[in-house]
Amino acid sequence: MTTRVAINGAAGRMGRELVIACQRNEALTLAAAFEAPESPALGQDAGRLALGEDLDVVIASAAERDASTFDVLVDFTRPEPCLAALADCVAGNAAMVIGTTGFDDTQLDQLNDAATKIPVVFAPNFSAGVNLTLKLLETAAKALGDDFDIEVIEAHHRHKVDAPSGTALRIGEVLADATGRDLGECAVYAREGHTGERERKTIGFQTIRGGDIVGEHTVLFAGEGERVEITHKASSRQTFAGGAMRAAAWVAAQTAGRYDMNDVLGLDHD
Ligand SMILES: NC(=O)C1=CN([C@@H]2O[C@H](COP(=O)(O)OP(=O)(O)OC[C@H]3O[C@@H](n4cnc5c(N)ncnc54)[C@H](OP(=O)(O)O)[C@@H]3O)[C@@H](O)[C@H]2O)C=CC1
Ligand SMILES: O=C(O)C1=N[C@H](C(=O)O)C[C@H](O)C1
Repeated sequence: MTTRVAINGAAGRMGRELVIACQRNEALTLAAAFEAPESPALGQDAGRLALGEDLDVVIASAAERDASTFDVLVDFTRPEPCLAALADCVAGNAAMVIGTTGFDDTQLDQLNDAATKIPVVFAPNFSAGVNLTLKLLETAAKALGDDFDIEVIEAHHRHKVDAPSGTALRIGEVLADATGRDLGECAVYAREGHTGERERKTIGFQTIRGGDIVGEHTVLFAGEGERVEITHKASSRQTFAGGAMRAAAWVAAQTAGRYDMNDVLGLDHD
């Protein structure tokens, strides 16, 4: 039996890629697709929009969602509609895969609370490459230590609404943990004017927005006389969508809890 998947935000940039990735995954069946109550995509076939062929799944309003019609809801939208979907999933006992970024602390508390009731995979980046890169960064940060200044540089398309990216923030957390720092205290998100010399042990973030850049992250470890750069570049949103569908197939068999891509990929958490 296949896992019944619903996609929230099915007409969005990621939503359409998720429809394609769901079709490609033999363990999954697309059971439902949702969009904002005012979306012009309501009533359209999700397959026609994403693939140019009907899948007999009509995009419905998120306000009319019935969580008994699916096993897992995949959400790449915005924090507010994602939390509304989470409440529906808790009420209907469905699992969730969340790729949405840009949550504030209060919203993250709500997400964590819901994850005590249903299984939730929450990751700012579903590509296998980024999750491997996080491991490489941890090793590099531990090996290079405090003699190297750390800067995180991320670049995304002109439509992205949150900054720094969720991935850059996760990278920052990994680097801070690896070097025994608190990201809340050592992060520097902007520099302008007479900034003074760079404070040691800070982690800087630089954001680039432009054109159709899918998603690029570089960590620069700058020392005296040498520097190390570790970069991941996504060139297709299918890399995120395929990973999210792998997570959907995995999470359907889990008990309540908050999981990430390390759990899905079977990578260690240390
Ligand atoms: N974790 C990962 O691997 C990745 C995460 N992301 C994240 O995914 C999110 C979406 O990105 P992207 O696809 O580029 O953004 P888009 O704006 O293209 O897509 C978001 C979709 O959600 C829809 N939406 C808005 N409100 C609701 C609602 N109430 N119910 C259902 N759907 C709604 C939007 O509709 P409308 O346009 O009509 O408002 C839109 O179609 C972002 O947070 C981004 O950072 C992106 C790529 C990879
Ligand atoms: O908005 C995007 O496009 C992306 N968002 C994610 C993030 O904020 O990290 C992941 C990916 O880089 C694309």
